[in-house]
Amino acid sequence: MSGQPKAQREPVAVAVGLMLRQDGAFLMASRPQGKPYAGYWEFPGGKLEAGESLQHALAREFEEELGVRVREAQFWKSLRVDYPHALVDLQFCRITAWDGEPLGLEGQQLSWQSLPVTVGPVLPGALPVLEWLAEERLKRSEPDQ
Ligand SMILES: Nc1nc2c([nH]c(=O)n2[C@@H]2O[C@H](COP(=O)(O)OP(=O)(O)OP(=O)(O)O)[C@@H](O)[C@H]2O)c(=O)[nH]1
Repeated sequence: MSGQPKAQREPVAVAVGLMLRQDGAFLMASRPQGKPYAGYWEFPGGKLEAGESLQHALAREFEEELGVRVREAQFWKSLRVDYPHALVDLQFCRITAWDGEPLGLEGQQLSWQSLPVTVGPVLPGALPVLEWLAEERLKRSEPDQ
């Protein structure tokens, strides 16, 4: 294993975006070759640079990876995941308005998905998002008290 010993690792903040279409579909991407977990499916995003805000990192990653300009994004939930290669603090945002059609500019595959997803394998740090989306869908379908 490379990198720092597990006990001494500082968490790395990661901005992750769920592009949500009006029909409920959300965008998933495959991790490009050469990265840990290459070929696994995740939500687009990447690490914050030193001193960078979450909103800025999200906008930068979406421009770089997808050629999309984020117009409206709201922080949703965070999740810490302890991988052998890194300790990450994932900051998930919901993206509800953007300019442009997403393109796989880093060689990644893209797919608009709905539940249950038909792509796989899904990255361990992206799986809880599918559960959160399923919980939300359940809440919406329950009648008001
Ligand atoms: N983008 C993204 N990363 C995730 C998700 N879930 C999850 O555990 N991660 C982890 O968060 C980290 C993101 O790093 P990355 O390698 O994609 O970021 P980056 O584009 O800045 O990479 P770079 O270091 O090659 O420039 C990885 O350790 C990845 O495994 C997810 O849903 N989306």
